[in-house]
Amino acid sequence: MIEVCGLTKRYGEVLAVDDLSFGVRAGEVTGFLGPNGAGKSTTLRMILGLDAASSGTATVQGRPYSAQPAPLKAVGALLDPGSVLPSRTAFHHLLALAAGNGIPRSRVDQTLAEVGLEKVARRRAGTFSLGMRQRLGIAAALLGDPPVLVFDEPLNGLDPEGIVWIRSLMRRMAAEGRVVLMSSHLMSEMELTADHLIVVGRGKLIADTTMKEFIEAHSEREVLVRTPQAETLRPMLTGAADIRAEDNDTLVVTGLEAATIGALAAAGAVELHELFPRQVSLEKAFMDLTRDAVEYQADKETN
Ligand SMILES: Nc1ncnc2c1ncn2[C@@H]1O[C@H](COP(=O)(O)OP(=O)(O)OP(=O)(O)O)[C@@H](O)[C@H]1O
Repeated sequence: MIEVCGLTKRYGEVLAVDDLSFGVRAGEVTGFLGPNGAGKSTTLRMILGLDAASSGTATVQGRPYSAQPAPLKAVGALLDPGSVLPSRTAFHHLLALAAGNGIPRSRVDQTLAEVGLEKVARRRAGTFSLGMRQRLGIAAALLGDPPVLVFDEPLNGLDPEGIVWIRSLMRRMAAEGRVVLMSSHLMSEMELTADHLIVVGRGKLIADTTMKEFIEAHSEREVLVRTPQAETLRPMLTGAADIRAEDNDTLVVTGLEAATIGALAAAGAVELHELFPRQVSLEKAFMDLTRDAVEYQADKETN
């Protein structure tokens, strides 16, 4: 498991990570979310021993990354897919990593096949597309068959087929009992992949919850009502939590079931053309939850 305790990182005036504490369990995909500048990458870099914490601790399987006897066998990480020597072939990039970490050569071919790069294994990484470099970075993370995987924005640069592939890879890695932590700032992508969520804003913990609880707590149902008599219907909808007009003939109603709206309209002889219940997207819920953090960043950057 990954344990972060009171983790803090200060860059001069900027408090990038502010007394952050959370745990990441094995056997599930944990999404690490937050708006731009929330401190996600800084936190991951501290977990991976690439940045020193100003205070607090981050441990992987009970010890700091720097104390891992064989780091690539303990933690597989994807941080910056650009960090491959462009003149090296994919095969030689992985071979060098394997040789330096006591990993058998056979794992190189296995991981190349696993990420779908076996056909381009002898091509220089400098000729790779962003999506191919991303796959090579993931191959490097899987090379040591580690029980813990940490991915920073793994979906960046991937085409729709690549995105589906990475989702199923993450799910499979978690099902095998590994710790899987992945960051993103896109709730819509996370919704399809993660079981658990850690949400940060301005370096602080905003939420640490299961995806199921997050959906239940933050997604609202609303009903879209299309009628040529919108203004007649509006005062009849007693009990609605909110009614807003989307255009002249459309109302969006929260707090009333579609059937209730239909019954109220029928009782008032109001003609309905459409009655459509819909779920407010988690993307919107996430944006509402982190709005203060985003505004703080925007204000700060314009100062
Ligand atoms: N090396 C650095 N020197 C100074 N400030 C830094 C440094 N690295 C990060 N920061 C600042 O720390 C804060 C957190 O940045 P970080 O990159 O961790 O956020 P993030 O959540 O990963 O954002 P994004 O989604 O944009 O990648 C930001 O205000 C950033 O400008």
